[in-house]
Parts: sequence; C-alpha cells; structure tokens
Amino acid sequence: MRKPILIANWKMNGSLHSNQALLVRMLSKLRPFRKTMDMAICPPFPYLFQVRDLLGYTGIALGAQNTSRASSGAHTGEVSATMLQEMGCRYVLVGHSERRALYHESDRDVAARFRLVCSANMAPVLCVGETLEEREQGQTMAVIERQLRAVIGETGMAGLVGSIIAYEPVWAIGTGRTATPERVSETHRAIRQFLESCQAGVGESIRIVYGGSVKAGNAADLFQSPEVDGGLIGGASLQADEFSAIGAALANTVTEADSECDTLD
Ligand SMILES: O=C(CO)COP(=O)(O)O
Repeated sequence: MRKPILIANWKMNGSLHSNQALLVRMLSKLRPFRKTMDMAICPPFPYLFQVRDLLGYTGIALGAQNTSRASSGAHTGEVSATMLQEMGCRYVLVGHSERRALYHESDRDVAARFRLVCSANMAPVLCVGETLEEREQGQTMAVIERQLRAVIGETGMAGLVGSIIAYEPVWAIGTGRTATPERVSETHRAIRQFLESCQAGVGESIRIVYGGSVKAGNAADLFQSPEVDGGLIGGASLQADEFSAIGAALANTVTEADSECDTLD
C-alpha cells in the first residue's frame, strides 16, 4: 500500500513572524493525521532553520523548494543538495513549473537536480505537467513522458524508486481552476503505466500526488481516486485551517484496514 503524503509548498511567502503563527496553529490541527500520512513543509530557504525547529519531533518533515544543479563551488546564490540534507530536509521539489517557466530550467537541468537530491539521500518530488496549450493539443502524456524520460536518462529507473511525482497541470496552478478528478485519475494512471512499461513494479509503487488549486472544498473529490496518493499544495498551505482541512480529506481516504496495518508497523 502507498502511504499518502501531503506537501506544503509555501513558494516565496512568509516571514519569521507569520511562519511561527501559521505553524503553531497548523501543527496542532495536523497532529491527528501523523500516523495516516506523511507530511512535509517546504518553506523558502532562509526559513529552513526556523521551520525545522518548529517542526521538532512532530513527525512532519522539512522540505526545500529547489536546489542547485551543481554540487558545490563557484555558483553564487545557489544552494546545494548536501546543504539541504545537512539542514534536515527530507524532500526537495524539482522541476516545479514556475522554475521551468520563469527561470528557464530545462528537462536536463531538472534531471541533474533530481540526481543530486537522490545522491544526498533525500527524496526528490519531481513536478511534471502540461501547459494549457499542450493540453489543448492533446500533448499531456507526451510532455509528461518527455519530462520523466529526462530523469530516467540521468538516474535510470533506480532513481525513481523512493521519489515522488507531483502531477501539476500548469494551467491549474494558482488559477483557481483544477483538473477534474476523472482527468487527474486518468493522468496518474497513465503515468503509472508508462513507468511500469519502463520497469515492472515502479509505476505501482511510486507515490503520485496532485497539485494545482487544491482547496478544502475540492480536496475530497480530488483525493477519492486510489490513483491519487496525496497533494502538493500552494496557496492553501498558507492558511492553517484550509491546509488541515485538506489533510482531513486525505486522511478520510485511508481505509480502516490500511490504518490497522499502519498501527501494526
Ligand atoms: O504549485 C503548486 C504547488 O506546488 C500549486 O499551487 P496552488 O495550490 O496555489 O495552485
């Protein structure tokens, strides 16, 4: 069984003061879901230390929003994967569509970052997804397969094991528009089938989460498909009540039998 995971991507938001207030409120609300799912918070780099301290022993993991494609050296302004690992990060987002579009990260750049995150013993969260234009041209899976192949070319299928894929249709990010639950489910299934065709077992075991305008009001519908293993949440992760309601919706998808297995673990 794939354990659900809920990831907060704060993007370039927050302050020392607001992070503290948000987390104090959020952590108590997320506490009941700790056994049922994995959770992670990805703040901007300068707040990693603060958030790590506030997360303490809650069982909620720390994540980063990106890393350098170089491992060390003369790369002013960059942050390496080993530094993030040293700071206590367990997850690192790679290939977010905002990085691809606004900072011109190519598939090869993303693949290099992915490899470095794996080498530093963290789990990459590989963001994939199509633009509206690509979707309208029926290119969704061609785009996603190209994005996946770049990573497979860099690490082989071994790199995918233990990583997470986030399906984030670009047109759904921060727009209030979500893909329909059916469409999300179909795309996640197609991603699994593609990975299974590359190596049996990988597609079925990998966690695929959905991101793009997930809110408390649509989370239950989006998470109802067994193909959807959780969410990567942007705007709604900046509001404690909204984010914890999304957590509750995800927790509700875990059957009693599953949670008994978890308790036995
Ligand atoms: O980009 C996202 C998460 O990485 C999604 O952002 P929103 O939830 O704000 O649409």
